[in-house]
Amino acid sequence: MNLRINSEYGTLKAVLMHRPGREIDRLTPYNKDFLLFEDVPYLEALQQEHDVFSNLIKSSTGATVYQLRELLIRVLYDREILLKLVKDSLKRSGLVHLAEEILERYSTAECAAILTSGLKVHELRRKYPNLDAGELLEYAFLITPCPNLYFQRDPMALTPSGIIFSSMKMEGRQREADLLRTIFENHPDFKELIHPIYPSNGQQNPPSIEGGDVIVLSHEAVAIGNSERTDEKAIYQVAKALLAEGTVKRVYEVHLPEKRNYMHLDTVFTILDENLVLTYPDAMNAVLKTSCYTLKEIQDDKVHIRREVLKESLLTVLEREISHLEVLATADGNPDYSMREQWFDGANVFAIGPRRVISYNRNIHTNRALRNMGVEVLEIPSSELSRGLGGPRCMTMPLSRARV
Ligand SMILES: NC(=O)NCCC[C@H](N)C(=O)O
Repeated sequence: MNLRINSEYGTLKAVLMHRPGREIDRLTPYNKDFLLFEDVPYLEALQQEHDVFSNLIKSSTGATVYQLRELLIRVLYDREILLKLVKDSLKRSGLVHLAEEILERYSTAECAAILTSGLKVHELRRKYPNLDAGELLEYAFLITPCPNLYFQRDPMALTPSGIIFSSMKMEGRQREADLLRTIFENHPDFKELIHPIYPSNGQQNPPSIEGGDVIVLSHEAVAIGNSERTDEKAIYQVAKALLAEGTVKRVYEVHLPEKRNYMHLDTVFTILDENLVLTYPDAMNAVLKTSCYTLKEIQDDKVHIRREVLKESLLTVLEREISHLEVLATADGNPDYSMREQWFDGANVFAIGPRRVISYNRNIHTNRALRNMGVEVLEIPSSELSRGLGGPRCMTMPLSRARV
């Protein structure tokens, strides 16, 4: 495994996922908007759906499925790492000084659970009766939960040249990227393999970018959504790093309308094979501005890149990069269902191999259209998983795929 990905559809060999846990039970009608959920899911059912998904990946591909929880616990045995993460997670409540108290009272596995599912004042008080939580009410969070952690696609991204550690835009998700970065920089299975390309060394508060906006179009081209979540400045820096490395020759910046259901580039299209793309047609037409970055020169170790603004639709860009492109629309473009199914991530299927995908069972018109195109569609239940507004691609972080 070299932690580089050169396609979206090479047969899957290893993937990182997160089985949702108690963090989901922290959602209420009052905090769900801050935590970016459409509704308040039923945890047990959501876990069952997620188990079907991860088991299907194993049985259909034989791929290794890494679970975030296990990787996290492994790195947290280093007390310094644990202390830093707990301190950082207390910054929002302004009670960083409680970090040592927490470490004294909870085991490493319990600390891992706190880091993912948060900690309330009254919970810590049970172990620490003299707790002074300042202004915070008993049911307030000292540490906010990470209910979006099952969307493993977003806290990082793998490219043909190396790894991007996300800098997440929304406050409700920012801690996720810290957890992932800590794991990959410290876990013995990964730390020697990573080649970070973003953020640059020591960069404080890097501009935001999220993994769902990064799509590998081919060995030579990467598309990055300029979206609600990913800033132009981050795309520029990533483009520079990718182009300097040499493998990638073109980086496209795709300007997405800032709409909830277009939140990341992978909510509007996914690649299923060397020439087959599944898209939400409305978004293809709504994207009329793309830019293409290429390498100008490297002089005295300084990388200079060129940006060409293309007045082209996303479709034209895809046609340019993918020869003999076939485009399939969600619900086959049926206006009665296309928008409905895209809302539940119809375009966000997970390719486990060329023309083999995992898709939500609720997107019946899209699944039928895929099968009519000769795509093997494996379905997973989706009543609860979809309440977080992310689909099968969003829930997976492929770490290794067969080269195509
Ligand atoms: N790549 C993706 O589109 N991920 C879905 C993320 C959903 C999550 N509730 C969010 O709003 O960030």
